[in-house]
Amino acid sequence: MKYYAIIVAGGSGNRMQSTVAKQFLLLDGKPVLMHTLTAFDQCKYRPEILLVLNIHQHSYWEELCLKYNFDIPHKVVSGGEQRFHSVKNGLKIIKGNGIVAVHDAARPLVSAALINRSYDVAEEKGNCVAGITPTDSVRKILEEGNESLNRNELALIQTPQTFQVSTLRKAYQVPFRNDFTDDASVVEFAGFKINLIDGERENIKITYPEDLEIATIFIKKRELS
Ligand SMILES: Nc1ccn([C@@H]2O[C@H](COP(=O)(O)OP(=O)(O)OP(=O)(O)O)[C@@H](O)[C@H]2O)c(=O)n1
Ligand SMILES: C[C@](O)(CO)[C@H](O)COP(=O)(O)O
Repeated sequence: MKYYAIIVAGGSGNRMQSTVAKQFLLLDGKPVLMHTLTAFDQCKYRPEILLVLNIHQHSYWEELCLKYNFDIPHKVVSGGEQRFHSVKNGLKIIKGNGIVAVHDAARPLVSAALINRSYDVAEEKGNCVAGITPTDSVRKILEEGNESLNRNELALIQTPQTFQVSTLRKAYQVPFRNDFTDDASVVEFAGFKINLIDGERENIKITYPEDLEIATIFIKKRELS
């Protein structure tokens, strides 16, 4: 079986409000993106890594790789307008079949254990998506007012989201829709049932400036353990 990882790093990180895109910001002394690629390189499946980057950032990434002596093998692919298009561009590079994990570059704290589990379950069941139970109470906003939801019936979805290549390829043939917020929503729209696996509370998506501070605390904690 052949294993792939599409690492999507083609976003501009508007919510981070930083002049440098968040995937290049330093986390514990090296760019966020290098932590993410290292996690995939350290998993037992040693997937072929396809890194999706905005075309205007390819040469900057090359400079960073030289500066940080980063030598994990990977192919750089051009990003698209939305995350959907970036995943699609990564997928185009995969010619045969196999298992493909799609992962946000902005989730650098994913563990090798979670990555391994996602490949295991996707190989057995066709797909799987990492999720965690909300710890806050949740309310649905209605046209008039709002109402509480049972949080035990909800999951907060993370990446990796891992699929048979043929499934993901088929699903990504549809035109983009605004309600495609992740790969699971695209695959579900194509008629497939999605399998959930337990995600990790530390597998945060770096979105706002404080997330980088939280990620730094988690990394320091790992270094001490
Ligand atoms: N056109 C895009 C948009 C997003 N992404 C990637 O998808 C992941 C999740 O997206 P998000 O956290 O929303 O990143 P940004 O789009 O960069 O952030 P923002 O929405 O704040 O601008 C990130 O790793 C991001 O780089 C991508 O590859 N291509
Ligand atoms: C893919 C994702 O990380 C799953 O939680 C999420 O949907 C990305 O959303 P964003 O608005 O593009 O950050």
